Amino acid sequence: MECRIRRRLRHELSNLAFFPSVQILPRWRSTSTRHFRLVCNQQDRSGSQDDKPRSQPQRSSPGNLISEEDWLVRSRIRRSPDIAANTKIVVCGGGSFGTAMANLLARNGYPVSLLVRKPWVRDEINLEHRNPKYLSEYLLPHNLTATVDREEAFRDAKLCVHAIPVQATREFLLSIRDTFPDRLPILCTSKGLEISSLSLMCELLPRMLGTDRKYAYLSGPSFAAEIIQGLPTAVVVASSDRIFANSLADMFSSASFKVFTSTDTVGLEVAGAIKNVIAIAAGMSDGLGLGTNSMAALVTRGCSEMRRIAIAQGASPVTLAGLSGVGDTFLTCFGPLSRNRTVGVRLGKGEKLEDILSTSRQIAEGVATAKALVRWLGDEEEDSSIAIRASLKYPILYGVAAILDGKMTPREGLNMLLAMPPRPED
Ligand SMILES: NC(=O)C1=CN([C@@H]2O[C@H](COP(=O)(O)OP(=O)(O)OC[C@H]3O[C@@H](n4cnc5c(N)ncnc54)[C@H](O)[C@@H]3O)[C@@H](O)[C@H]2O)C=CC1
Ligand SMILES: O=C(CO)COP(=O)(O)O
Repeated sequence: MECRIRRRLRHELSNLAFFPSVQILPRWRSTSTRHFRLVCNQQDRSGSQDDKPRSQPQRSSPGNLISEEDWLVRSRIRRSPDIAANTKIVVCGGGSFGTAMANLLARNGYPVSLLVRKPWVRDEINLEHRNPKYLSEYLLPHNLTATVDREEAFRDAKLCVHAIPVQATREFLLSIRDTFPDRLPILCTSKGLEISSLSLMCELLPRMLGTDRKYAYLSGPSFAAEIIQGLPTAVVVASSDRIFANSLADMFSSASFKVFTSTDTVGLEVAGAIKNVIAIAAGMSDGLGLGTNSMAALVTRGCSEMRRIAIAQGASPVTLAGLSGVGDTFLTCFGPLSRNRTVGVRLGKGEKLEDILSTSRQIAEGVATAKALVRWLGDEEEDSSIAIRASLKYPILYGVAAILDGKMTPREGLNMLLAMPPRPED
């Protein structure tokens, strides 16, 4: 046995010449001959020290647990470097998530055009290879370029990644509708309900851009700031077209980014919208200093409200129990990087919503989605009896909306939950 391990170690050491900063760590227990795992820094993949954050203290980045080469052999991803290099992708939205997705795809070998609004942002990305407004401490690869010119962005593109906040999507699509190429497939990463039409993105996009193209939706626990560091992340891509979802999984997958597929677009989208509202509630609980019992109860009951709404819309329970359901809810409720959770914490500490929003540079989709959700489920102005029944069925979601509307304080919202009569757990 020991001989086999030594032989294996010698073999792995001989590989080191090809992977300059690869270390070999003993593996805890494993099957067959895999007694060691390769630990490869993010820098190894691009072969450059340039990826290190320049302007800030370097963040710790464990990088990939498996080398790109080893991963490609094991993962059965078929991605030809030549084909990738000729497959242009346009990413709409140069915020945190658009930047993280553009970086991921460019590192996977695809030429990426990032469509941004400000010429100075474009120039900084093209000259300095960093986005000055979002995730600015990370250098971006050279095959990622930015443009403000829509025609240039879409020219020869084979896929459009949509990373514009939900409430800005309609305005954006109206402005580009004439230049948007026929049949260009779209992968949407935005999560929420549009207030004006009470639509999910899987309803809004086909309505605005037509049904004669492929659509897919990406969701799951995935903070942009962790993706760009190469920290292991798993998401779901849902599309009614399985082959499209599979090809997107091949395109986006990397040694640190794992993509599962699904056909349940509604489940993925409803959960992605509602988890942001639950995260605001979870943040409020922390802001009020209510402790972990309260937090666990709130998140669990929030998931129950999410499950009941999603299943009524035709979602699969598998989706709700998966990465884009409870997975993303846990991340957003417990993860300190969440913008929605942060809004909740600040509300719980007594700040006013207007002050919170005016001092945040990034979008917290749950704020608008909470308002849209109560109108979607039953609006008091339209039918008060439906609204009362819905608010009893979904007290957390209605409570968050009422707090955001200034109709009650976080403390009063908590008292309202505690005063609800006993009922069977559902
Ligand atoms: N940041 C994250 O970790 C994640 C974000 N998402 C989702 O991705 C979507 C985008 O979020 P972020 O990139 O984080 O937001 P962000 O606040 O970081 O950036 C928003 C971007 O959208 C652009 N934008 C806003 N209005 C626009 C308009 N009318 N036309 C063109 N561009 C416009 C802004 O210039 C900015 O570049 C959201 O729906 C969010 O829920 C999903 C997963 C993770
Ligand atoms: O959706 C997200 C991660 O999956 C990001 O959540 P926040 O918008 O709350 O930061």
